[in-house]
Amino acid sequence: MMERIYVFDTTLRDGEQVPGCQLNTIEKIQVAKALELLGVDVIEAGFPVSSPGDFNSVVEISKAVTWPVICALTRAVEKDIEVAAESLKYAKRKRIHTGIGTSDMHIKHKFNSNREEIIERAVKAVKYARRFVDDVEFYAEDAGRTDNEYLARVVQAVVNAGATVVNIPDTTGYCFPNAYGAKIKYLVDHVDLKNAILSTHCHQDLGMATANTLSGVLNGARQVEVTVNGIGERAGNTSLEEVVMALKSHKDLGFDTNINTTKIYSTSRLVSTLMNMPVQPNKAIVGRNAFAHSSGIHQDGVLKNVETYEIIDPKDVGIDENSIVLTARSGRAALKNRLTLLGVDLDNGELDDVYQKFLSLADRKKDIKDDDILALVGKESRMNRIQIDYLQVTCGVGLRNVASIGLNIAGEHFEASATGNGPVDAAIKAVKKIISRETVIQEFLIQAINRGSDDVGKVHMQVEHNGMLYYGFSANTDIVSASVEAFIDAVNKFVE
Ligand SMILES: CC(=O)SCCNC(=O)CCNC(=O)[C@H](O)C(C)(C)COP(=O)(O)OP(=O)(O)OC[C@H]1O[C@@H](n2cnc3c(N)ncnc32)[C@H](O)[C@@H]1OP(=O)(O)O
Ligand SMILES: CC(C)C(=O)C(=O)O
Ligand SMILES: [Mg+2]
Repeated sequence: MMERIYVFDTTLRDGEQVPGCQLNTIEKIQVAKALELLGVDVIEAGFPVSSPGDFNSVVEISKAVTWPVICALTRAVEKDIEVAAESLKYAKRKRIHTGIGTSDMHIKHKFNSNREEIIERAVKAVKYARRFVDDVEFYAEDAGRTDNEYLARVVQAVVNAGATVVNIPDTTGYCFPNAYGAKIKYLVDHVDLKNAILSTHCHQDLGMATANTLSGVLNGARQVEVTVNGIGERAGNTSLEEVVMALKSHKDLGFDTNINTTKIYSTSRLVSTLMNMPVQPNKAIVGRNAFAHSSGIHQDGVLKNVETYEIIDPKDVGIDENSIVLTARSGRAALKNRLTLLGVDLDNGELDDVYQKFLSLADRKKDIKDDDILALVGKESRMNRIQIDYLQVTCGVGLRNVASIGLNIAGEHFEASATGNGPVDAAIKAVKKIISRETVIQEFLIQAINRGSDDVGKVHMQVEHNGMLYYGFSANTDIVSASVEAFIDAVNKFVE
């Protein structure tokens, strides 16, 4: 019998505290609906007293979402609690999350107070919140640095006052997994929790948020507070996808969540795009390289049996398939596999020959494309049918954005012009006029590599055509050109 772990998502509250990640109400509703489809149990929708915009978002999310509990954060302050209760008016299931700092550091320096007064304020806040809702979660901020004996007194007091969930945040990401687990165990052993459950809320300052969260679960916590892609204050929060997939991959531990894991990747993309926070390529579960194999020994193993180097089936998290990336570290097995996929069969002698040519190319060129491989075996490239002859854009303040483009498609020259709401929009519209295919750009990410104005812009794009997604990439000091090149790179993957 599996034991249920409740997933409390705070992407829209702790995640949204990150500079540059602020969302408007419509975008927050989009994320909340995606979280509902993902199957989270609780959505922390905001901190309503903080601004009219955040208040309004909690109201609208409460209306838009049906089954997850909607939670609003407050300080241990009556006004905050009243405003939170008002913002949750339309929620079908609602929770107020109130609390106060409990470490000596917070008690002394933030509140100029003492331990007994803090317990009184905590109890008062929980009782006040219970006047408005039946489900009240209490957070002991900086519990990670709070001494266990005092923390147990706080937890007992708030449970007696009516808290249904008690959150034990490692606010500063300070704890080691054994210490955090021991803290949870101490509370389980020394507090009469009645029907209340303990919750983890870990931060990533030392890179241990997921480990600490799992240690909390192993020691008795039954709710985990997480964010999509691990976004959050400073180095971030525990990432939802890591904890959920860790529990799923270790079924022997006997824990289950309600998460539909096949929605993980699409939710990650949505949050990354709306919040303008690129996911690092090597991010566990959702990073671009999470299921990419680039060295020969791994590629050979994966081609023989995928489980040699994969502990998760990419389909389980909503990614179609793994990828074998050809690099100067690849071996013959990977090259032969790619050639077979491209319709080229070679005997071992021929393969050896091509492999030597491949290595000398790969030592010079980092990004080996399929048409490079085809060129090595003397086959005419089916790829890159479309090439840019020229691109000219006019843009600026007070000017119309106009682009003219000349394309070479299989040797023939085509031209078109278009206007748009910016130079990229105008240029891509001009390309679309020529290729006349139904395409929708589903993902468009421009990344700077360093911070100078002379930087190279990397563009990653996913283009939908006939229900399939095609990936395009380019890098250029001119981001309009890079965008058009990435679009054409994707289109070249489906044009005949
Ligand atoms: C660990 C976390 O993630 S906690 C959540 C963090 N999120 C946010 O802070 C976002 C929302 N915050 C805000 O919009 C504002 O800070 C507000 C509306 C809450 C408060 O604004 P202001 O009244 O201008 O206060 P300000 O931000 O300057 O200082 C915070 C005050 O809250 C007090 N406070 C902090 N936490 C708590 C708490 N849990 N319970 C009671 N009081 C608290 C501080 O002691 C300070 O009080 P003081 O002014 O008497 O010293
Ligand atoms: C407000 C609390 C739950 C928090 O985010 C923290 O302590 O990190
Ligand atoms: Mg936090």
